[in-house]
Amino acid sequence: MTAITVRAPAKVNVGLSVGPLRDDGYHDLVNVFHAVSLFDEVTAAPADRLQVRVEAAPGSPVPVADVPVDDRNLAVRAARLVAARLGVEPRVALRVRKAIPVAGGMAGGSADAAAALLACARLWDDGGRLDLMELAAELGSDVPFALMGGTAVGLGRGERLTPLPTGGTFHWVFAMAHGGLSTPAVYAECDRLRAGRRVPPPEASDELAAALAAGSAKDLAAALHNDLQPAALSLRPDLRRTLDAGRDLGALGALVSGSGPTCAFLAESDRHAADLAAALAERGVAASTLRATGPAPGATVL
Ligand SMILES: C[C@](O)(CO)[C@H](O)COP(=O)(O)OP(=O)(O)OC[C@H]1O[C@@H](n2ccc(N)nc2=O)[C@H](O)[C@@H]1O
Ligand SMILES: Nc1ncnc2c1ncn2[C@@H]1O[C@H](COP(=O)(O)OP(=O)(O)OP(=O)(O)O)[C@@H](O)[C@H]1O
Repeated sequence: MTAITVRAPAKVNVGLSVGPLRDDGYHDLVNVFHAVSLFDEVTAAPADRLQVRVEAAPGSPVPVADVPVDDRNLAVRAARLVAARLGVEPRVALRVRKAIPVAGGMAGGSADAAAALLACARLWDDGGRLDLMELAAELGSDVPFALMGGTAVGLGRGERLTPLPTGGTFHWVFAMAHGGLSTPAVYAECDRLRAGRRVPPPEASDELAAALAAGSAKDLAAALHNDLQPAALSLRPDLRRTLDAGRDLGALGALVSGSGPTCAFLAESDRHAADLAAALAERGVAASTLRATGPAPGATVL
């Protein structure tokens, strides 16, 4: 048995419609996920016992000191789940190399979970017995999409996925913030801001689907929507300055990525994205900037 390395992508939610709070503490969503070319890598190697090491990918500005290296780590939880389902001991050393911002709203932990699921299933030769999508949904609402990649709409908690056609490549700039935001805290703030109002069921956007299918960055920019953005801005008012700076500097569209605090900007071309990233860095409105294209593939064995 040799080591297996799997990479899995970050996501930006190009449309996130949040319905009322459910009895189980989750919200029904119409969640349009778009995978982008920022990848975490998980290597699984045979070992005496379960171990995990987390490091920044070479050259990546992502701080990793806050990532837990115990059973709270989503890659560890994924490895334990695969072992339990196969009835084997989780004798594996995991190395997680992060290029996706931590607690940034880009599903970095979910990417690691998806990568670890696939790596461990291969390492322990599950022979295709396991339904990795089902295991993914147990680990978190964003994990199935990290396995699938591309562009997809997620219903329910966001785990019931249908791929969406995209007609081209989109160019993105991401402004990383100092510190992170807790996803449950952002959903709770969303509920607080909407208290006393009737919250309609989450809605799909035909404009968004058409823009993606056409590969039109301009139309996609006009259709970008995130119901969690007011909550993220309420918890982190400084993000408004970041979004305004991006628009001011010529981004086609700007929004908070998922639960934030990373802000996402849509550019016209690779060149435009490079200029925008440099200009955002110069304005000092981001801890650092990252560039990526989408759609990107889901979890892949290297
Ligand atoms: C904000 C998004 O990243 C958008 O894709 C996701 O909805 C969050 O997905 P995730 O981080 O995988 O979230 P989970 O680990 O499943 O849930 C964490 C917490 O987020 C809240 N949560 C999550 C998903 C959902 N549809 N409704 C929720 O209210 C719940 O408080 C839940 O306890
Ligand atoms: N492998 C992991 N990488 C990063 N964080 C992890 C990991 N495992 C567990 N965590 C914990 O999960 C929290 C959220 O991390 P993550 O980077 O997935 O956030 P996120 O990108 O905002 O998530 P999402 O967009 O799915 O809501 C972190 O603060 C950390 O404590």
